[in-house]
Amino acid sequence: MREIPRIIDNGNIGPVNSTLVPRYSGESTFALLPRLRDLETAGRSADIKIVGAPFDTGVSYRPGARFGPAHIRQASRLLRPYNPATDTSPFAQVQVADAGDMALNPFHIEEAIATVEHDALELTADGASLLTIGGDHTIALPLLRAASQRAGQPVALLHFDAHLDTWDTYFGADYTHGTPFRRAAEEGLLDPSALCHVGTRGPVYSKNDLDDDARFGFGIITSADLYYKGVEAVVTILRERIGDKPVYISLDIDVLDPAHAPGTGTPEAGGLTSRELLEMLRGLRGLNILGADVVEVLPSYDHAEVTGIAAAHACYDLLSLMADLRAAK
Ligand SMILES: N=C(N)NCCCC(=O)O
Ligand SMILES: [Zn+2]
Ligand SMILES: [Zn+2]
Repeated sequence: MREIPRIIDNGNIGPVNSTLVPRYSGESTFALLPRLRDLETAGRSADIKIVGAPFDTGVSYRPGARFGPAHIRQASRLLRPYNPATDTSPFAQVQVADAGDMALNPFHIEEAIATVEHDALELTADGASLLTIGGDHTIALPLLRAASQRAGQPVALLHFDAHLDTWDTYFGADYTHGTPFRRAAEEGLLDPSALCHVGTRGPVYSKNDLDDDARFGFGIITSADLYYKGVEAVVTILRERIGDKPVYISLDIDVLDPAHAPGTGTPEAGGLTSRELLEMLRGLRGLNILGADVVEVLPSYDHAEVTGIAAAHACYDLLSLMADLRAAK
């Protein structure tokens, strides 16, 4: 068979050229980007790596996020190399590659968490930036451990989610998808002066949940705040809060309204549109982004790839921010 033609721009090996090869055929890597393994075999490395974390042992309601990485990759086949919203070509600015999936033990949460931390550190040992596609939100804890270790300091956090995820325990378990940011705060991974949830909504267990959350230092822009203030005003607030601190972005796809992301584990009514989310992400240009994740995508509850497409586009705009930052350095 003939060699698959890729787009090579600015010396970087990009996606399969989908004007020459049907984009629905062949291996499913994120945005049809090259595999990290193949780049490394050719003696090259990547500036930004995308890795899957297929894991959903930490969920409290619908299971299925273990199939999220494959679904996001499949939905990302239609992405194109130039991003008009930011006037950037992320896959030409820097080398981006798909590192495949971590091998996470579904029967042992602590072991899976340790593997995520280990693999994230290994993938970033050469200075690369990491975008992780989940997987349930449990994985944000080891990803934050790795990010703050790399940064050598507690990190700022922008957390897009319907939920706080600063709850304490479920069934006595410390490590679940509802508890990663409480554990991260307890472990000293977070800079309490630069933390914000965005898109929060829906009932919680008690008013105390909000008091605990504020005690860890989190600010909250609820979904209703965004509706009343608008994207631009919210972006200004977020930029002021984060400043130039190294920031990790954790994006639970349930931040979107179930109309925009039905395929998720703990859906809540009254959420963001995908347009609002993408516009907010674009407003974060220039922030010192250490790494990011997009989690909680469940193909079994998705329809017509609605959630997969939203997640793939959120990943694309996160990659655009990360690539632009690295290219400017
Ligand atoms: N991280 C996500 N998606 N959800 C957390 C919800 C935890 C709960 O069942 O209360
Ligand atoms: Zn959530
Ligand atoms: Zn979450």
